[in-house]
Amino acid sequence: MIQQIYPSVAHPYAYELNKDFHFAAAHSVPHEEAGACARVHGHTYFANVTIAGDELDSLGFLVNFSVVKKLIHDRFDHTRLNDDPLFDDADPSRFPTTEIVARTIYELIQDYLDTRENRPVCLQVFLRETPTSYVLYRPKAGVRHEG
Ligand SMILES: Nc1nc2c(c(=O)[nH]1)N=C([C@H](O)[C@H](O)COP(=O)(O)OP(=O)(O)OP(=O)(O)O)CN2
Ligand SMILES: [Zn+2]
Repeated sequence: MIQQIYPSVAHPYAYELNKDFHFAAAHSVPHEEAGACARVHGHTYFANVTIAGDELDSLGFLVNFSVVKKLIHDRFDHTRLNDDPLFDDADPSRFPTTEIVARTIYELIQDYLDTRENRPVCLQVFLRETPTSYVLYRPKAGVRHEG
């Protein structure tokens, strides 16, 4: 994670911020075709979040790095993701797969950014689940997430 170069996203903003963090969590993918992943198991997830904007706040921040980390780390670290009400074992669009966890991280962060006067935007979430598997989530251009 530390000092890793992530895929970059093109954008028109003056400032771009990236925050790396990790969290340990258990999960299962509750589907008979998920094989071993249907059993509860754990990962140390590594995330990189890309946030951009044109305006800084009164501290000269786009957004505080530590707030971005806490939003996700404090919610998911040392939890079983399936127990979080953001996920739902009865709804495949809300299973805690790498794709859906990445999208959920985006939604939590963008909901917070929407409360800030300088209105930064989350452009990309990189989420590594295993040493060989990761997902990039980028919101569709022009489609505003409804928090
Ligand atoms: N598209 C997805 N495929 C898989 C997911 C997922 O979230 N999205 N999840 C899993 C399992 O949960 C598993 O934790 C990760 O699988 P995998 O990368 O196969 O793990 P390995 O460490 O065994 O990978 P190797 O490269 O073969 O060592 C499965 N698929
Ligand atoms: Zn897994």
